[in-house]
Amino acid sequence: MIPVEEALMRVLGALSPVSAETVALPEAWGRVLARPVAARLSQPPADVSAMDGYAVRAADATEGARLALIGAAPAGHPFEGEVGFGQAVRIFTGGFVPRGADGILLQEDAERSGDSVLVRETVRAGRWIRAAGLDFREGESLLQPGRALSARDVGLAAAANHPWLTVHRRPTVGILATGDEIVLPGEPLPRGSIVSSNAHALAALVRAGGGQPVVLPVARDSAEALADTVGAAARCDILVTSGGASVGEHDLVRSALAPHGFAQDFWRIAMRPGKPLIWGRLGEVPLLGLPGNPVSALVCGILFLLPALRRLSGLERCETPLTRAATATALPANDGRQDYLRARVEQVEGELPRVEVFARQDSSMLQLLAAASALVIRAPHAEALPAGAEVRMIELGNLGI
Ligand SMILES: Nc1nc2c(c(=O)[nH]1)N[C@H]1C(S)=C(S)[C@@H](COP(=O)(O)OP(=O)(O)OC[C@H]3O[C@@H](n4cnc5c(N)ncnc54)[C@H](O)[C@@H]3O)O[C@H]1N2
Ligand code: MOO
Repeated sequence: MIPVEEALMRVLGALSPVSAETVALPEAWGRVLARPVAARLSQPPADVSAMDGYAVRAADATEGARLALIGAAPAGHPFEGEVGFGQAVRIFTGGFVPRGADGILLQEDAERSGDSVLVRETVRAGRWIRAAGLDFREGESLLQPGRALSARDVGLAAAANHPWLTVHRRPTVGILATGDEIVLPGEPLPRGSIVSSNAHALAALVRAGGGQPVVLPVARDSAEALADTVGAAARCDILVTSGGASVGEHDLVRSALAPHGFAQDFWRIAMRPGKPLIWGRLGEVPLLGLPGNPVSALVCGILFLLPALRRLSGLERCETPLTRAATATALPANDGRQDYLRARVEQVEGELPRVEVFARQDSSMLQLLAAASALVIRAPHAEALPAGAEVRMIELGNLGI
């Protein structure tokens, strides 16, 4: 059994980002940028007014002065003349500052009568003017590859005049549930069968991780059935199986796929739940074999499939963020497997969040997993902890799952 950290390194080390495609800006949110975005123009393109008022020469616009109004510069309609001595041009927020002007007299600080304006408050040079290129300059590098595009990034790319962006494809993830007892939700349920929750839960997890799930038909517990179904996965970026990972003679994934080009990298890791995890390659396709127990499948999905998706998507950072909390109950000493304990987090003002580990941790209990908001991590051979001690955890809400 290898440690979790080594297993994750081997998974990530075997993967590289999928190819790129070009998408229209409205489709770009959440996608991972594959090429840098540089400004195609300067923003603002010229000196503009930050306020509604009058563009003036600061030297003339002292309190009590009266200026002659010679025109207007609303946003989108620049005034093409020049502001001379004793003159002013009506201007609105976003309007280009006309030549000759070097300050803005606020509307609130001016009194207009006909074609003249009385200055009520002395104007400082440069006041209320946004200089050309204040936000960014043409050619300036704005966004680097490897980041998932936020709404703010999309706004920045739009302002920089990019109607299209080059992003990585969403990785395609084949999901294959195996087992004679497995039927899909809604199908007839012969005695001895159980409904496959894993395929759907994993498909949702793949979506949350930015991938495109392809749920394959359930493979029966026979070498032929498994090999047949798996052929359909040849064009996926990664194939994920659930079930058939353990030691029983019906646990077929490794043995049935070996004659079809499966090369195993590792099998079994020192964690709970999820010991019988499989990692390898089926021909060209990376294969992650998850254990059948529903909680084990999902916990391994969180620990290995989400980081794998991040790597395939081209994200720069692949690791799952850990946070700290204080355990609400005493925790026993651990054995040699790293534990991921289902738990509920409660925020406490001014202190570490409080986390309550559920008393029952059976790896078949989906209801408890759904009720959990964190997985508390217990390292191999960790010592017993009293209530109140600090622990590390994965907060499930942070992962969008
Ligand atoms: N003698 C041993 N037995 C087991 C060991 C072991 O080391 N020695 N490991 C146990 C552990 S830990 C786990 S986890 C399970 C994993 O076994 P498999 O990956 O081979 O899974 P199955 O045997 O196919 O199924 C286990 C369990 O999960 C249910 N299941 C399977 N697929 C689905 C699905 N798509 N949706 C919902 N539930 C599913 C299945 O009905 C079984 O109840 O092995 C232990 N045994
Ligand atoms: O991996 Mo098993 O997960 O301990 O039920």
